[in-house]
Amino acid sequence: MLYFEKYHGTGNDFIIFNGIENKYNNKMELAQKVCHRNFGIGADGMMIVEKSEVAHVKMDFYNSDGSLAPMCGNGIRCFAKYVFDNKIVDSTDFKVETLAGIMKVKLTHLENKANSVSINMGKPYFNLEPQDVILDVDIKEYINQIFTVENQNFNMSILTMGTLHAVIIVENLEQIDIGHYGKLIETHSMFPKRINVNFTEILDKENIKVKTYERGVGKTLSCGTGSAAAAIITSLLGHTTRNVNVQVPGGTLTIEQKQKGIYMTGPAQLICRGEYNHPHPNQL
Ligand SMILES: N[C@@H](CCC[C@H](N)C(=O)O)C(=O)O
Repeated sequence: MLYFEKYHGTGNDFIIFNGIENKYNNKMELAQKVCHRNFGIGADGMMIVEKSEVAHVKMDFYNSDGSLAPMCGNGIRCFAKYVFDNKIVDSTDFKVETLAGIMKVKLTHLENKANSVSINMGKPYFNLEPQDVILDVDIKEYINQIFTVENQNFNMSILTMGTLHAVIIVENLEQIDIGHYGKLIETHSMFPKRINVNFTEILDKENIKVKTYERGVGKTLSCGTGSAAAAIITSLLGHTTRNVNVQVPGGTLTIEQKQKGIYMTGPAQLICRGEYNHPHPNQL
């Protein structure tokens, strides 16, 4: 039996294990199993709290298909809440080591149960890396370019905001088949390691709407790093101000672009605690 807690942040849901107290082997397979919506607990991702030499704790993050991801915006808020609630750290302000670097988290509104968490997610990175993006033209950045798939033209920008994102600005999100085009773009040969795809509609200068097709998961109710990526691109292109509210299917996130980095604020809620009865414990 494996003790777990399940959290969500604007509908992006995660299973969290304490790797400081217990040892987990075959984590990719464990993620696939526990995240399965029918045969497992069901979640978009799995996180394991590990000891860190450089921060208060380390976040190990896996998508539901078992792939390792460098960073998860909604995940790290849930992770921070778990770490605080389980008294792994005794401060509301602490540092988390991730594969994308050290993130500073701050828990607020604990008294009125809004459970809001803010994170400084660092700076976006626009340079195209050959291992991430294969192009037949020699350009350093890919901002607001026409990307064509199945005769459909999209205005696409690519950036790393903790993890790799495509931001596609559309007139009307309701007219886009997110599942169909999301999958085609996620797995397109231009992206050897696949990509997260964020379809973005501009509502006004301070508000955007985003629907994400996540790498290693599929359509989700929210993507934190994707919301930040969308906010950065819409402001870079002059459509929005530096601080925006991002409406996602599972709620609203606030993104602020400050001197010290990109700040994301949003909820982190405990759903349940329990024991996962792994059918083949020896295979873990
Ligand atoms: N849900 C996340 C992003 C999780 C990782 C992503 N699917 C990837 O593979 O890069 C978020 O809230 O940022």
